[in-house]
This record gives sequence, structure tokens and C-alpha cells, in this order.
Amino acid sequence: MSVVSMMMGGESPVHESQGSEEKIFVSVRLRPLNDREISRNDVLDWECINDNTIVFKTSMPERSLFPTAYTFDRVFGTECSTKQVYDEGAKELVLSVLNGMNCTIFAYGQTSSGKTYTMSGITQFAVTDIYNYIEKHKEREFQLKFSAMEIYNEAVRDLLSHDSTPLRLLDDPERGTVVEKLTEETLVDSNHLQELLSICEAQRQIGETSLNETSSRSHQILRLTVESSSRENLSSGKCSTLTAAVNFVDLAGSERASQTLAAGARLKEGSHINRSLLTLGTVIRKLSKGRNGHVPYRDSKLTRILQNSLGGNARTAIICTMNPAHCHVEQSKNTLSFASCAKEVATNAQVNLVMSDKALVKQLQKELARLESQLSSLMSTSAGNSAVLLREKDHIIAKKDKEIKELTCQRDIAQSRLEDLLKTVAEDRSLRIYEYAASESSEGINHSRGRTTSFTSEDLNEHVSNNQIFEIPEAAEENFLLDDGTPRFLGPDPCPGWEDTAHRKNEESKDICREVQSIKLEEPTMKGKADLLPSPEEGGKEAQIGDVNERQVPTTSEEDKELTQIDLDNCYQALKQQIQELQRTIDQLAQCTPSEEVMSNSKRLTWTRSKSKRSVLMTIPSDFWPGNEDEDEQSPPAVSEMEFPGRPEDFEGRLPGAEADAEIRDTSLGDAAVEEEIVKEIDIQVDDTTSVLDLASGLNKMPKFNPLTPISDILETGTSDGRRGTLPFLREVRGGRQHHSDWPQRFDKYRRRIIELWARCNVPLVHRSYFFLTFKGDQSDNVYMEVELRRLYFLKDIASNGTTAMIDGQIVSQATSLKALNRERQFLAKQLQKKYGKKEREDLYQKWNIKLDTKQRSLQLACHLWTETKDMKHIRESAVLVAKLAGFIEPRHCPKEFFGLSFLTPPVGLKTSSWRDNVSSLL
Ligand SMILES: Nc1ncnc2c1ncn2[C@@H]1O[C@H](COP(=O)(O)OP(=O)(O)OP(=O)(O)O)[C@@H](O)[C@H]1O
Repeated sequence: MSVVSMMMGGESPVHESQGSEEKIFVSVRLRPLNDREISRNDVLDWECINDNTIVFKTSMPERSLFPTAYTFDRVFGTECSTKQVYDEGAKELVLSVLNGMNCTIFAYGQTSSGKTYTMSGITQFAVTDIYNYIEKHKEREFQLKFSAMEIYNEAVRDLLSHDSTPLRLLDDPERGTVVEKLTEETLVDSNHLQELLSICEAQRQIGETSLNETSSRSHQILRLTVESSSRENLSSGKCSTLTAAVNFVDLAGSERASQTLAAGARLKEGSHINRSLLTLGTVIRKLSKGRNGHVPYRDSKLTRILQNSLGGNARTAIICTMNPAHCHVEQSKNTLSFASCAKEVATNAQVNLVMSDKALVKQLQKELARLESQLSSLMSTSAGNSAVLLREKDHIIAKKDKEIKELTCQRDIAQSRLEDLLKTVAEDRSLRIYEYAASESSEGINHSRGRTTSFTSEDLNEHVSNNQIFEIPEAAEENFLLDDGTPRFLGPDPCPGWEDTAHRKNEESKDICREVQSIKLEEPTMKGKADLLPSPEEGGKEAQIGDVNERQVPTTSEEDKELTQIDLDNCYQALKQQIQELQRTIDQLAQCTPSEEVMSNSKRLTWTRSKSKRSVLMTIPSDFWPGNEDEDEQSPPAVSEMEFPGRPEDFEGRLPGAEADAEIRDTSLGDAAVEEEIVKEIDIQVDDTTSVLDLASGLNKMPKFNPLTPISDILETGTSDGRRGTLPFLREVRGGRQHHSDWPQRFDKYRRRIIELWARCNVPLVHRSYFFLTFKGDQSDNVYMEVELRRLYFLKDIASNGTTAMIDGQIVSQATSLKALNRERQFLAKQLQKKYGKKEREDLYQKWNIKLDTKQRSLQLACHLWTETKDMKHIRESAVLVAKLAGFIEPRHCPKEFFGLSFLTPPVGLKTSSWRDNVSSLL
């Protein structure tokens, strides 16, 4: 069986105080004087003046300090019967056992005060009432068990057993202290109980007799255990039992304790008779003062066995019996003192519901089901809430995802638009510059056809002043690139047109085609048959060729490609016919000597064909001729001399190869002998035996030129369609005369000369880099080296003749280029300022380790690169490269305009990255 203590709440029909503390019910009973006391003329010292107060009647002035009146729960005078004492002092409490609450009735008092007399009667009345109750409550099934024990000299003896062996006390975790092997008789009926009570009485008397005691020196505990359960529950298997015990305790005479205390320690040590009584008093006294501190229950058998009855799970009543005789007044006062303490002690009785294991399991299952139901309810509620929250969060997530996608889409669109815009701006800018240059070129061509001369500076200035192409607003605050460091370029442009030339992406490809075009333009002029060549206005083939050249800017339009291809086919056929006509004309004039006028115009760059040993491609400037060795001193204008005092000090160190450096140092710019040598070598390449028919023949053999093919591919592969091995047009023209064993040496000489002329003419580094990296000594480079040399000599000649010139069909001037360049630079500066603040720019200077005199150029170029690549890493790298390149020319003599425009824009056909790598390798 398992014992469960639980509160019954208001279900109990018997008790009103269950589940809460309850003071020990203390009553005092005065026994009447017996005959012997009466015979001694003893008087009653005590009188119960009401149901609760007992007073000391005899006047005792000497002891006036002692109280004379005591109040208790109930006082019973000598006239009160035991039945009344039971009814008013024990019954209600005793019957609590029927409702599952433990209860104990103590009888405390001195010897012969009536403890046994009272307790015997109460026990009988209680048994009677209990059985009466049982008899009245048939719905419940009761089981009564009876046990009896005696504590004598701290030995527990079973009164229902003949074995006088002391019983041990055990500590049970559920029931507390239990008496081991204590006989517990299940009562059949009340008579059975009466028999057992008789046995107990007999056993106690036997003991006292053996001890020759006239009064009880032992503590008797009669225990009646009542178990009850509902019959209905029993029939349905719901077995729950109320189990409680009522103890009827007849204590030994209290005077023993007093006497023991009075006699001193000797008696105490020698006897345990009163240990239990003494401990009881101590426990009561301590409990009366509250539950603080240690309560010595375990100091005696009595207090251990009755621990629950002393402040524990029990209802307790103490009936203090008094001998009213005057001679026992002291004992009476001790009894009253004990009673006074006891009435302050509280207990806490609980209903003891004992359930069988089966019932307990069922009860636990029921409780478990209830808890599970509760939990399930909570979980369902929580799950419901969680599901709702989850759905809400999913909805939010989906909404956010949608917003992210929309924003991403918008961002991509915006970015695409931005890129398109930037691209459009860049293309538009390039196009405007290109158109601007083309317009000048076209205008110049028209002029040149009419008078075969160059524009004047006035013409150009007027043209520029009316030019509305460059409308980039100039902002004063954007002039930071002009405000420090870099000196302003005040004098005439020493090499007008190079900036514009470098700026055009398809410039190199034009170079080649213009060579072809120059031939067509030249021959009619020589023959005075300009009418042989239709003017552009008339839609002539030349114009178509020019269109083809112009269309080398890649396009994605398939229609344009088809049209271009048709134009090319027409162009080739027309060109072939014209060359044949030219050849016939030349044959007719074969016997004629060129006029002096034509020769004198050579320095003015008329497109002519030299009679002897002169290139058919371009007139070599006069200072290139052996007879004009002094021209080198005359041709450079005064301004050029001022602006170009010489090579920068570190010039040699920047040329590739130590050997080349040494040779360059030995080769001055004005070395006419060297020039003559070079001229001769060039003339060997293309001599006067080369006929125009050779060109026509070359055209026939030339693969169809695809204008969409980058010029670099043509240069690299030799074919317009990228197939390596097919001879290019110019190479075919030269035929087999291109193979010279001394070509490497001549290449070095050409290159050194070209480098010298680059410096002399302030050729932009982009051109230098590109040319330098493109032509590395292959024999097929010969013609390009020749062209470059001619161009450079031409430039030098132009620089000595004025501020305007026509170069390859373009009119350029310093004023024109400067204005365009300034605007471009300001635009770039503005872009840079938008991108970086002043401090950031300074940081960039610091980070890039760029010298002050090259800062602006580098940043300008970096800015431009940024507009194209938007790649900071490339900007930085490129800026460093540019800074180094800038040092190639003496900075103070290098107009910043040289570093403007699309300096870092690779030539057509070269990828930006590979071009930069080439520049890197150059450094
Ligand atoms: N209220 C009473 N009315 C009449 N007689 C009583 C009353 N109380 C006690 N007596 C008588 O007094 C005598 C002593 O009583 P009792 O034996 O009950 O005292 P006691 O306290 O038990 O003594 P002890 O401690 O020695 O056992 C008995 O003969 C008993 O009949």
C-alpha cells in the first residue's frame, strides 16, 4: 500500500479544521476527593468557576506570585462525568479518525489524579461512537485495527503480546516512526475491541504488579486504526482508503518527573522511567514557543512514537487530570503549567488517503490523462499560434523576396541604363571628337583639292570658333588640373594634330588605308587630271573608300556589315580600274621631268610622286634628303627649340636595351648622315621601279579587306580575316625585296630614329607605346617603319613651317587641339571630382606614389580610364604606368594636353588588358 496525504478541502463532514493548524485542545479535569482524602479532611484547593477557568481557592499570600486562575479550552469540575469530558473534550476530535485524520488523546496528570479513569472511559466512548458511526455509514467499508504498547523505562512493550521483549522503533519514510513487530489486531466488532482493551489492562496491571508499583509508572498507548473506503469505489475498482489512527495515551504520573527533577541527576541517570515524560514536557514547551529550533522528539520513545501527535499530522487533545486535594497543590500547579504550555502548541492534521497500488495507478493514469489533455490543449493552442506566426513570417519573407527581386530588377535596369548611358556618352564624346576631326579633315581635303595647300591659322581659328560640337561646359572650379604643377603650353603646338590622331580609336587602321588613298589622290594631281577622280560630292569611289575607312569603327548592325561589304567590292573594282588608268597616264608622262614648282612644293606637302628614288607613298620631307643636311638646323622652329632643349636626362634609361641606349646617345637628332643612310635604305624598299600596276596587282592578290576587322588583327595576322600567312597588301607591293639580311640592324636604326623624332615632335606616348610594341623587328614591319619615319619627318617639317597643317587629309592646329583637349580634360576632371573628393585624390596620389609633376596627368588619365573600366585596380595600375611613362619626356616641356583624351584607350583591335600588359612590359 502506498500512503498519500492530501487535503480534503470541504469534503470532510466531520472536521472543520482540516488542512490548517489547530491548537491542541487542552482541558482540565478535577477528580473528586476520594473517601480517604475526605476522611483526612482534605479540602479542594481548585474550583472550576466556568467551563474554561479553574481557580485556586485557598488563599496563599506567600505565593501570590503564582497565578490563581487558569483558562483552558475546557475545564471539568469534580461533578463532571467522564462522558461529559469525552463529549466536550474528545469526541469531536476522536471521530476525526473516521475521516482520515490522525488524532491523539493524552491524559496527563499526577498519580492517582484520574488519568486511567478518564482515559478508559473516553476510549470506551470513542469506540462506541466509532462503531456507531460505522454502523450509520454503510456506504463505506471500515476496517479497524487495534494495537497497544507500553513504554516503560524507555522500553516499548506490546500489550497484545505475551512476549515482553522490547520492541524496536523504525523510521519508515512514509509512516514515520513505527514500532517493529507491534501486534495489530484487526477488529471484528466492538466486542472484539473490548476484549483487547481488557487484555491491555491486564497486561499493564501485570507489569505494575511485577514492579510492585501502586501506581502506573508506564505510558500506555492504545491505537485504533480506522481504514475506510467507499463501497461504490470498491465495486468499481476505484480503491481509495482513508486511513487514520487515534491514540489513547495514558501517561505515567507526572509527579515522577517532578520528583526526578527534584531529586537531581542521580535518579535521572539511574532510571529512564520519566525520560519520556520529561521529553514530552520539553517538546511541548518548545512547541509552545513556536517551531523554531530543534524539537527533541527523538530523545524519548514516547515522543518518537507520538511525534505526529505533537505538532504534526494529527489532531491532539490533552486532558489534564488534577487531584484537587490541598496536599497535591504543587503537582496540580505543575499540571496546570504543562497544560498552559500545551494549549499553545499547534498541529496540522491532514486527511490520509491511502490508495492501493491499483488505485494509485488508476489515479496516476487519470492525473496523467488530465495533464496530457492540458498539455495537448496548450500545445494545440501554441501550435496554432505558431502556425499562424509561421504563415505570417512566410508571407513577410515572400513579400520581402518579391521586393528584393523587384529592387534587383530595378537595380539591374538602372545599372544597364547607366552603363548604356556611359557608353553612349563615351561613344558620343569620341564620335563628336571624331566628327569634329573628320569635319576638319573633310574641309581640309576640299581645300587641298582646290589649291593643294594647307589651311592657314586664321581659317582654323574661325572654324574652331564656329564649332558647336564640343559643348562641354567649362567650370572654373574644375580647373584643378590647370591650377598647379603642370606648366601651361603657351607656344605654338610643336606637333599639331597628334593628340587628335591619338584620340581616334581607328587611327592606326586609317594610316594604312590613307596610304592607299594618297596614291589615288596623288596621280590625278601629277597628271593634272583631277577630273579622273570623282569628287566626294559626286559619290565617287574615293568617297566610298573614305567611307569604308570611316566605317572601321565596329558596328553590330548586320545590315551595315552587308552594305559595307558591297561598298568594299565596288571600291576594289573602282580602285583597280583607276590604277590601270593611272598607269596609262604615267606611261604617257614617263618622258616628262617633274616641274620645279612641284618639287618646291614638296616641303609644303603636296601629294606627289618623286621622279627618282622617292616613295610613291609620301613625299619625304626636305630634311630627309642628303642635300639638305643642314635642314635639321633650320627646320625646327624657334619655339620648338625653346620647348625642347633636348632629351630628358633619364631618356636613355628608358629606352629598351643598353645597346640601343648607347647607339641613341651616339645618334643625334640632327645627324644628317644617319638620316641619309636611312633614306637610302628606305628607298631600297620601294624604288622607282615599283609601278602603280604593281599596286593593282597587289590589289588583285589582296584578300578582301574587311572593314570590321581591327587593324591590329591585320597587322598581327596579315589578313583581314585573321588568317595568318596571307601577305598583306603593302607587303605584296614590296614583293620579294623585303628580305634583307641586315634588316635587324636597319630596324634598330629606324626605331632609334623614330624614337628621336617622337621626342622631337612630342608624339603622344600612346602612339609611341602602341607603335613600339606593335613593331618589334619583323621584316613585314619594314613598310610601317617607313611610314612612321615619313610621318615624323613630315611633322618636323610642319613644326618648322607654322601652326597649321594638313596631316593625312586632316587639318589640325594647335588652337584646335588645345581647345578640344582642354574641354576633354575638364570633363574628365569633373568626372574625377565626382568620384573622389580632394582628400581622396590626395590619398590616391600618396597611394600611387605619383610625383607632383605627374599627378595631374596621371589622375586625368586614371579618370578617363575609370570612365571606361570602372575598375579601381586598373585605374591605379594604369595611373602608375602613366606616371612612369610621363617621365619619359621632360615634364616641364610636356604639355599636359599630350596626356589627355583617350591616352589609355587601346588602339582598335587591342584589348585593354593586353595593351596595358604591353605598356607594362615596355616599362
Ligand atoms: N472522576 C473520578 N470520579 C470518581 N472516581 C475517580 C475519578 N477519577 C479517579 N477516580 C478514582 O481515583 C482512583 C485513581 O484513579 P486512577 O487510577 O485513574 O488514577 P491515575 O491517575 O491513573 O493513577 P496512576 O497514575 O497511578 O495510574 C481510582 O480508584 C479511580 O476510581
